[in-house]
Amino acid sequence: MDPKFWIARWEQGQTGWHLPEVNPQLRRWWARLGLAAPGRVFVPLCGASLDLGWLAGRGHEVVGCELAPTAVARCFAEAGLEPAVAAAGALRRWRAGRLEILEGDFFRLDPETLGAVEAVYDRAALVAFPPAMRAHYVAHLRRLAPRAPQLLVTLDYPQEEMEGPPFAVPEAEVRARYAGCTVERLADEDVLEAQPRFRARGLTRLREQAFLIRP
Ligand SMILES: C[S@@+](CC[C@H](N)C(=O)[O-])C[C@H]1O[C@@H](n2cnc3c(N)ncnc32)[C@H](O)[C@@H]1O
Repeated sequence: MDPKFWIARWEQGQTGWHLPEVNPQLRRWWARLGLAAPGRVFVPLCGASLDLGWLAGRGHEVVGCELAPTAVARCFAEAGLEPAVAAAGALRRWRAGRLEILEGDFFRLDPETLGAVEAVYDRAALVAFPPAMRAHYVAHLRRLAPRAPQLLVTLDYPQEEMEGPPFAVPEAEVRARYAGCTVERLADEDVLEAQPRFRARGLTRLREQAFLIRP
């Protein structure tokens, strides 16, 4: 997707993916990664997710990457934090306490700027991209965090019933894109009833899945 698409969504407040609570799959499965605090967690395409604060609250150092400055600013404001902002390679680093967000394009983030990370949490990042870009996304993520276990939360539905984003990412695709890793499906839930905005867009089936991926 064109970066302008996402910036406009944030500026116009069209952020239907943003949850008013911590993601239940994160709460439920995080312990399965077995990562002790302050193990550093990377959250690609983090938006203004409350999940960042939840991870930081568990003692982790958290580093997100997000294109939209509106989202980054909102994240710190909602956490009651006043970040220091500095250039970081092709991006800008906002930091306060245990929370850091690299503002800019994920594809321009390099491993040196990101630094070492011990786990990855992807909710609504892989599914934000159309198929061709998903290949680049996973390849780049695997370069940035080659040894980090990952909690991945995806959506699957009949792609012909709705245009993304979010895009449908079937389990077989997750397994193919993370070939060479151990992929364990943790959850596979029917969420159509709980998502009237997607029913209204014509979906007849919608499943949320969670995976634990170990390189
Ligand atoms: C569907 S939202 C998910 C946000 C968050 N993970 C959540 O669960 O609320 C996708 C986010 O990725 C951001 N984004 C899209 N393309 C990006 C890119 N190339 N680099 C960094 N962020 C990007 C968008 O601005 C948006 O906030």
